[in-house]
Amino acid sequence: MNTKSPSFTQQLHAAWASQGSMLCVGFDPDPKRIPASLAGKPEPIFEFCKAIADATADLVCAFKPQIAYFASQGAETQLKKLISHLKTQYPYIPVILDAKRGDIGSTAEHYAMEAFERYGADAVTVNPYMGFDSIEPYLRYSQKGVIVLCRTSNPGGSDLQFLKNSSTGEPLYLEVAKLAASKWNASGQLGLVVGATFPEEIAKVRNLVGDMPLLIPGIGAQGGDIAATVKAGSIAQKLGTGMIINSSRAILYASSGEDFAQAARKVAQTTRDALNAAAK
Ligand SMILES: O=C(O)c1cc(=O)[nH]c(=O)n1[C@@H]1O[C@H](COP(=O)(O)O)[C@@H](O)[C@H]1O
Repeated sequence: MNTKSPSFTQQLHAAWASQGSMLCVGFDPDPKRIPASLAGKPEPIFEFCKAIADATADLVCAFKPQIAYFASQGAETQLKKLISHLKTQYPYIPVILDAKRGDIGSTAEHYAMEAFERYGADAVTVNPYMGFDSIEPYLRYSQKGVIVLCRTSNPGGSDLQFLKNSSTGEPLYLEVAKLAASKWNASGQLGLVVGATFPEEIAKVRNLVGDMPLLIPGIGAQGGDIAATVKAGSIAQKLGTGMIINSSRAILYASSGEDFAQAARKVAQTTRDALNAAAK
């Protein structure tokens, strides 16, 4: 645990300011969609993600590799190499490992070790379903960020997240937001995931959590409305901060040709500009 490095929250604030962007590029490298021009390379997943990272690094406030896309291919070494490349070349851009883990404390210790020590991520996504003792092991890494699922972007998220607490009448996702903003966040390391597909709920979460960082996936391939998302998640007096707005597939697969990285850059730039325009 390195206590001298800036915390995830400090890194994020610096990146929002210096990069002038709330865009996060997500790495979900589907082997079926990796451009043919990379076939035959010894590490095609790494090469694909690296090319897109290098083409978009000046446009983002964060990068978010999704661990399943690497693990399903036995490509953990390529994930490690990618994160190491990102941290070496772009140390000012925080890397969020999207793992959505959740387990009892003794196991969570190992998931935390995996995210922060094996891969060197700056933050990790976690599932809060098993409660605080499943999150606490991550918080022992005092400089790292822990981003808790709250109101996810998928339609099935409503199955459980909309269940009402019988004593408060509040839906579960708002109970998660309240816990995350109060009891669980003594160390200031937490953020929340809220989907761009549900701007009304983003606004409710923002009202409860003050200026806590929100990771917002769901623009791009999932069709979330950029203007509505930015309006709902903005912090009064601090426009252009507070949100890490992720797009993965719309950027990664902008072209399947040899120009894939330039095409990804174009979409990332348009998306960054649309986010900034909506924040004015
Ligand atoms: O935690 C996430 O990043 C996440 C939460 C959520 O509610 N919805 C969601 O789509 N994601 C992730 O965001 C990425 C999908 O981004 P798109 O390809 O832009 O739709 C995938 O890595 C998902 O796992």
